[in-house]
Amino acid sequence: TLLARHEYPTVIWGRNAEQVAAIDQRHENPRYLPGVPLTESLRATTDLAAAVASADLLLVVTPSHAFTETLHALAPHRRAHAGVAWATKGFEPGSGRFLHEVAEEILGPGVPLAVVTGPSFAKEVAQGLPTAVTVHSDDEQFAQTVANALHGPAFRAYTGNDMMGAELGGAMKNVLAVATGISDGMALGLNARAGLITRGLNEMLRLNVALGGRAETLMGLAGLGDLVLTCTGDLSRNRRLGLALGRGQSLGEAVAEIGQVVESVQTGDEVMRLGDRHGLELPISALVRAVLHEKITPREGLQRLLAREQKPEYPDGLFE
Ligand SMILES: NC(=O)C1=CN([C@@H]2O[C@H](COP(=O)(O)OP(=O)(O)OC[C@H]3O[C@@H](n4cnc5c(N)ncnc54)[C@H](OP(=O)(O)O)[C@@H]3O)[C@@H](O)[C@H]2O)C=CC1
Ligand SMILES: O=C(CO)COP(=O)(O)O
Repeated sequence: TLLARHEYPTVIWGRNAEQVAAIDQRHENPRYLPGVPLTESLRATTDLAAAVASADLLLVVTPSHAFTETLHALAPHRRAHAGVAWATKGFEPGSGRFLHEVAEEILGPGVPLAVVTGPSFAKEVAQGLPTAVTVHSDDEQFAQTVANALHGPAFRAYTGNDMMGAELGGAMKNVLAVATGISDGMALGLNARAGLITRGLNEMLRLNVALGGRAETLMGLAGLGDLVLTCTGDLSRNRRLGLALGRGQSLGEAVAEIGQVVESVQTGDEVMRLGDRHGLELPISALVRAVLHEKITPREGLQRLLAREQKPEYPDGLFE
C-alpha cells in the first residue's frame, strides 16, 4: 500500500483467495490489518507467475519459514532485470543461514538483492504515520532504487551496504523483545526494561562483530531502532509473546492468541547456534530460548540473570 501510495503500479500476491479479493476489491485486509484502508490503486492476485512476470522489482514479505519456498516459486518467472528485496526478519529455519545467502543461492549470481529493515510496525506504515527504515545491498544502485520506491512524504528510506548486519539486527531484536516482554509481564519495572534493552543491544553488537559485521549498522535503524520499537511497543507480536509468558501463559496459548507469525520462536535457536559457533555467551538470548522451549520458567530465567557474576560493562573494550 505504501508503494501504491507513491504511484508505483503495485500488485500484491497472496495465497488466500478470500483475502486477495478483499484487498483487490474492498481495499482492506480484514485478517491482518482490520480497519485500515489500503491504497485503492493496489492490485492483488493469487497468480504468482503473472504477478512476478510483470514486475520490475520484487519485494518478498513472507515469514522467514516461507522465504526459501517463496523464492523457489518466484525464481522461474522473474524478469531478467528485476531485483529482489525482502522485509522478512529471521534466518532460514534449520540451516540458520542468513536470508541473503539463501537468495544468492536460489537466484544465482548477478541478481540485485536488498534487505529492507528498521522500526516499522505494518499497521502504522499502512496508516501513513511517519516511519524510517534502511535498505542494505551490496549493489549501491539497487539499494537506491528500492529506497527511492519506498521513500515518500511520511516514509524515510535510508541506504547502506551491510546486508548481514542489517539482517542480524532484524532477527535478534525479535528474541530480545521477548525478554523485555517477559520482564514487563512479570511487572519487574522500567529499570529492568531499560537494562535488558541495553544489555540486549550489547549481545547484538558482540555477535555482529564476531561475524565480521560493522557496529554502526546495529547502532542504527536496523539494530537499536528496531530493538527499541519492538521491546517497548505493544503492537509487537514478539513483545506480546513475552508479556503473555511473563504473566504465566504457556507458549502454545500465547502464540494461538496472537494469531500471526512470531519470528522469535524459531529465531532464538538460530541466534544461539550462531553464538555457540563463535564461542560467545549471549545470556539474555539464551534464557529467552530456554523459556520459549519451556525448559525453565520466566522466574528461573530472572534468577539466573540476576545471579550472574559481577563484571566490567565492557571487559575487553567496546567491541572486543
Ligand atoms: N508486521 C510488521 O510490523 C513487520 C513484519 N516484518 C516481517 O515480515 C515478515 C512477515 O510478517 P507479517 O506479514 O507481519 O506476518 P503475518 O503473520 O501478519 O502474515 C504472514 C503473511 O504471510 C503469508 N504466508 C505465510 N506462509 C506463507 C507461505 N508459505 N507462502 C505464502 N504466503 C505465506 C500469510 O498468508 P496466510 O494468511 O495465507 O497464512 C500472511 O499473509 C516477518 O518476517 C516479520 O518479521 C517486518 C517488519 C514489520
Ligand atoms: O519487525 C517489526 C517492527 O519493525 C514487527 O515486530 P513483531 O514481529 O514483533 O510484531
